[in-house]
Amino acid sequence: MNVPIIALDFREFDTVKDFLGKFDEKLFVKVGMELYLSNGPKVVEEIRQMGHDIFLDLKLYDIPNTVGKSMESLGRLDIQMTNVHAQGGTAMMKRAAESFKDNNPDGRLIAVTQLTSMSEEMVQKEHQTVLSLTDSVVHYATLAKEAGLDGVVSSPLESEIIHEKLGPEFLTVTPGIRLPEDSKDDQVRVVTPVDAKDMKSDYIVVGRSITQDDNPRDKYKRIKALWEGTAGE
Ligand SMILES: O=C(O)c1cc(=O)[nH]c(=O)n1[C@@H]1O[C@H](COP(=O)(O)O)[C@@H](O)[C@H]1O
Repeated sequence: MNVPIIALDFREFDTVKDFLGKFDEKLFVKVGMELYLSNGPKVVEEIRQMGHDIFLDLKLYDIPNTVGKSMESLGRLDIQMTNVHAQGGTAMMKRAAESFKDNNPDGRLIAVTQLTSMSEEMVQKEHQTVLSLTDSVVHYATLAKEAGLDGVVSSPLESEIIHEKLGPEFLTVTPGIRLPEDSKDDQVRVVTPVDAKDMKSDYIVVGRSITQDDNPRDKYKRIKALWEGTAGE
C-alpha cells in the first residue's frame, strides 16, 4: 500500500527541516510551487539526502516545446514523480513524457485533470463545457493515458471510474483529503482517507490536515492507519 504523500506547502526550507525533523520514518513528500520557487532545485537534493521520496508538483502547462525542454531539466532531478496539466493537450503531454522519461525512466509523470478546488458548476461555467465534472476528468485522463503518462491527479471521487475506463495500472493520485473535523479550506471535492481507499485511489495527497496540526506526526500516523485500513487494530 502506498504511503500518504505529505504536501510540504511551506515557503522556507528551515520550516521544512523543522517539520521533517518530527518524523523518523521514510516519507513520500510533495514539493510544490511555493517551496520550489522560493528555494530552487537544492530543496529537492536536500530532501532526497534526508532519505524521503519526492513528488515535484509544478503543474507545467505551456506549448509543447517549452514544456518538453523544462521536463528535460526536471528529469535530471532525483525525483520519483512530477506532473503537468492535462489541459495543455495531447501534444504537450507527449513531449513532456518523452523528455521526462529519457532522463528519468523510473519516474512517474502524471497529469492534473480538474483541480479539487473546482465544483461541477465552476467547471461547467468557467470552462464553458457541457460535460459533467466526472466526464471531463475521464476525458483528460484518457488523453493523458494516450500520451503515455503514468496516471492523473483527480479527486478520489473519480478514481473508480478512471480505473474502470483506463485500467488498474493507470495511477490516481488524489488530493482534497480531510478528516471530518478538518476545515475544507479552499478545497471543494473533499474526501476522507477511508472513503479514498474505498474509491480505489492509488495515492492520497495530504497537506494542511497534517502540516497545520499541533502534532503533525500523530495526525500523519492516524491518517495513514485510516488509509491503510489498520486504524483500531
Ligand atoms: O497537483 C496537485 O497536487 C493538486 C491538484 C489538485 O487538483 N488539488 C490539489 O489540492 N493539489 C495539491 O495538493 C495539495 C493539497 O493540500 P491540502 O488541501 O492542504 O491538503 C496542495 O499542495 C495542492 O497544490
